[in-house]
Amino acid sequence: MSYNMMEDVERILISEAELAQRVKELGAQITADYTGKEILMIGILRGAVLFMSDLMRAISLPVSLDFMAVSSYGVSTTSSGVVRIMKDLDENAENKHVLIVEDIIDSGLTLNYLVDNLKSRRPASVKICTLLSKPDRRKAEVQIAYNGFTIPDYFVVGYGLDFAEKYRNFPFIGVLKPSVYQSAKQSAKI
Ligand SMILES: O=P(O)(O)OC[C@H]1O[C@H](OP(=O)(O)OP(=O)(O)O)[C@H](O)[C@@H]1O
Ligand SMILES: Nc1nc2[nH]cnc2c(=O)[nH]1
Ligand SMILES: [Mg+2]
Repeated sequence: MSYNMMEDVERILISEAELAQRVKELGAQITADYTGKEILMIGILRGAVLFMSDLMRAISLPVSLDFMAVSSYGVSTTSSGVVRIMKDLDENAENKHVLIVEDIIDSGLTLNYLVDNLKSRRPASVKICTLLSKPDRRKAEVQIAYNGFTIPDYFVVGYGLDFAEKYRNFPFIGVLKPSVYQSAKQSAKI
């Protein structure tokens, strides 16, 4: 069966080349800011995985990895506001320079909760690096140290971001066709 990646996508918002360029810039900035330090990158599953794997290769410092998973949107496209830890860190964050890596900050509810949670573990520092930020949607304040792209209030997919678990493997960030939403909404009612 052939797979046409563009079938469900209205348009490409950020191309593969633009993503690669911006990831390089972020990596260089992080390398400069953390010179002489080791970084504990904490990826928020699952959306951040693609961005994190590219970002770490753009950083020329010792980097270790850990992951957290929090309760998700499910098949809905809006946040419930309730954050639950589904998978906690495997390593101790105490005295570490923690860099939280996210694919997108939307309402800010996920990271607002996670930053407070991680700060309580006495790390040496905590900063956020997100690929995308949608400031128009913010409900909770989040301080972002590194932001790849500020985008308008579109529901985007690709490069880790899903809609009902699909489209994460697209190498670009795209805007979904409204018809895809509508048919998903209808089948959810049945
Ligand atoms: O700023 P917020 O409104 O809290 O939303 C952002 C969060 O929502 C998405 O994850 P999701 O819960 O959909 O899970 P996923 O990463 O597994 O796709 C995204 O990856 C962020 O983690
Ligand atoms: N895939 C996806 N997940 C999100 N979670 C919050 N905003 C978004 C978005 O625009 N796309
Ligand atoms: Mg996520």
